[in-house]
Amino acid sequence: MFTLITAGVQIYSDYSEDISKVDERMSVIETSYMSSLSRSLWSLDQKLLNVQMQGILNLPDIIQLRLNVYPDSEIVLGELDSNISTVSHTFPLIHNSEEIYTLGELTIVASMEGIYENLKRKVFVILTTQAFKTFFISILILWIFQYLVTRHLGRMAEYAQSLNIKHLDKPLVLDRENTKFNESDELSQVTNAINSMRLTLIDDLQKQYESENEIRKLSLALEQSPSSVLICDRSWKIEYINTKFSQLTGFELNDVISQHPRDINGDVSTQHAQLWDNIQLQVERVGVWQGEIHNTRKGGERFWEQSIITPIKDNEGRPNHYLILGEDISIRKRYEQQLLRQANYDILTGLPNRMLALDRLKLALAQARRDDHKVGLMFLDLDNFKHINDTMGHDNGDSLLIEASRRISSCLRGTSTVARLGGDEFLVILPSLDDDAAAEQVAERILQTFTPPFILTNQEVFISTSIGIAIYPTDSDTSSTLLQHADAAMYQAKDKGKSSFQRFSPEMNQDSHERLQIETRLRRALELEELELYYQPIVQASTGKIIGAEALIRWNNPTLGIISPDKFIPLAEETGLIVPIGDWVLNTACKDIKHWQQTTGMNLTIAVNVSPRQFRDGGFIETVNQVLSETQLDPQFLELEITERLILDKSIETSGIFKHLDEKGIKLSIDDFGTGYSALGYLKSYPFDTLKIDKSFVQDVIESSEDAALVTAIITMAHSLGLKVIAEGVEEAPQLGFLNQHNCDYAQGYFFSRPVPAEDFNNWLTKNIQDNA
Ligand SMILES: Nc1nc2c(ncn2[C@@H]2O[C@@H]3COP(=O)(O)O[C@H]4[C@@H](O)[C@H](n5cnc6c(=O)[nH]c(N)nc65)O[C@@H]4COP(=O)(O)O[C@H]3[C@H]2O)c(=O)[nH]1
Repeated sequence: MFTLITAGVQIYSDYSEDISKVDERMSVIETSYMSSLSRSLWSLDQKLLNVQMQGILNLPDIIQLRLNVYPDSEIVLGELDSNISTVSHTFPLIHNSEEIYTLGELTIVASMEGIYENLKRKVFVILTTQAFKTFFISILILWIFQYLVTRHLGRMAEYAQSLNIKHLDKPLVLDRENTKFNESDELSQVTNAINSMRLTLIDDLQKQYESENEIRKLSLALEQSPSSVLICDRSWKIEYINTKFSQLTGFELNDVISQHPRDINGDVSTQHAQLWDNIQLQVERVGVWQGEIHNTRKGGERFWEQSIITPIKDNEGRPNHYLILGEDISIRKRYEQQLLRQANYDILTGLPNRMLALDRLKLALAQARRDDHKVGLMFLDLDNFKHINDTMGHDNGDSLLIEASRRISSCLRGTSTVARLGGDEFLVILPSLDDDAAAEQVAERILQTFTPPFILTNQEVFISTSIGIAIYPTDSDTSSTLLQHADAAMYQAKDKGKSSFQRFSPEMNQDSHERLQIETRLRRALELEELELYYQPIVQASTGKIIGAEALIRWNNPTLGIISPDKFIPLAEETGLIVPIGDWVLNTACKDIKHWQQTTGMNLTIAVNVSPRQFRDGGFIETVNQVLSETQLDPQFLELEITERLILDKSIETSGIFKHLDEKGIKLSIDDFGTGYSALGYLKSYPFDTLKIDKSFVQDVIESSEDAALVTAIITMAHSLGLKVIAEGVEEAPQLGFLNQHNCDYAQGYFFSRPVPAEDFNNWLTKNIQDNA
């Protein structure tokens, strides 16, 4: 367009120039020819006029001359074609002498055809050249544009089209050199913009990927959470439940969607509604609620759930959802209840245990204080229970305890409590007592219920109980002191011959205090070297000649004085202290007898008492072997005295131990024979060497024909089984005479010597040897 305008302007300018040339020519004619023509006309020189006019007509573009001579002649030269465009100029012909005469006028007609032809030609040339020029320039421009811009734009378009999230790794690179100029041009700017858009996209995608991953992870965590998850909207309508919730409750999302969590278990009680009101209130005010909810599964089964309920807040901190996490704690709850039961009840008898008993006692005391009543407290201990337990086994012991607790309970009113404190100890609480006598009546009833025998493995066993009674507020107003007092009274009842009850009296405190003191001090007796062995000689009944000695322990406590084994051995057995004490006894006795063997040259035997508890201790055989090897005592001179209790105790694997001891050559004697069940069968089954008749029989052997018959029978039976017999507790000559008469092998008792310290025994030994020399 620009080219056409410039070409038009150019053509117009040329055209104007051609027109002005015609005008110029007319002017030239006017100036050059008009005066000569006027003269020729004035002079009427036709010829010259013609020459002159012909001369004008020959001028370019002039095609006709019309000379109008005044007044009425006209000379016309040249043809005029009506089809062509012309331009004419008329000049007056004036003769200028003294006067001015207008002779005529000359009209010169010039053809415009030349101008137009020229114009056409120029237009054609200009347009053609301009067209070519424009075409080539356009081609050039196009090529340049294509090379510099379009192909890059194409590349950009292609890149943009192929740009998707899977192909973001390659940046857009244009196929051109990186010149300084290029770096800052628009293409570079667009390329950079696309590449930075690519990077932003990659970054955004990465972030999106990460946040998707995060969301996926969280959603999986929620879905697979071991806790049940429930999400409610802001009006507590359920929107989401996880798998665990379905597993736990049996409800699917469709069952509970849009429901309030309160309503899903179908509990319409006001208590349940109240609970949820409180939960909502607390969650909205405090931001969290946790606690236990007793829920119902779809099938109707109840279960305990530990729940945590919190709001899920939006960015402005407004709660727009609620999260309910739950965990089935039914097993824990059951376990807790079981533990609670175990913590409060005795498993064997189902009675309240010490803890619950003390609680109940405190409660009873508080009530009695309010109502100005009395409370009776009884401490019961079964007599000889330990013996039954050891001899008849723990199963029988357990049955006995169960039956005993049943019998005690049967003597009580509903408000009273009977509790098992442990072992064979029971506690009875009699709340709201009117007078002291009422407690004694109950004690009497209990004693009576123990009269019928207990049947243990088809065997009738008679067992009694000793009861100590303390009364609130007479004896004390605190639970702990009352207990101590009842305990002390119980010990008193036991001391007074068992199967009885005793009311507490202030003097008793002393006894129970003593027991505690003994226990504490016994624990340190070994290390303080307060224990000592006494020896009592065992002699040949017929000659009185010593054959050995029995080691009997004594405890010399600087504060308590000499304490007899009857007082502290049961305690040592209860506490397990008998094991280290027994080891010490065995070691000391073997060492001493070895010494006396060496000094006298006699084959003296040492008899050592062994408690069942020592047998139960896994290391007993090892201890015996070690002692023998350390003291170098020949095993045949060691005699272990065991009681019937041990043999009848099914909980100890005795036969293997006996076999080992027997194989080693160690002697075994059965102690206190006749006091237990005297099941003769075991005498045959075990490798006993000696039988010791209990002193209670020996002592009455002269006065009591029954005991005499019993002693005679025991000696005969023992001999028939190949056992030697030792009679214990021989105090008088007639007793020895009786024993000799019935061929008793050995004797032991005050008649010969009391148990004496090692040094005294040594003296006695020297004297005995001399006497029998
Ligand atoms: N009335 C009277 N008593 C006599 C006579 N001769 C001996 N005694 C006593 O009778 C008891 C005999 O011992 P045990 O039956 O084995 O009975 C022993 C024994 O079962 C146990 N014991 C003693 N020392 C030990 C020991 O080292 N270990 C174990 N486990 N128990 C021991 O303590 C019980 C009592 O021992 P001790 O008080 O020393 O009492 C001893 C002894 O002093 C007598 O003529 N008349």
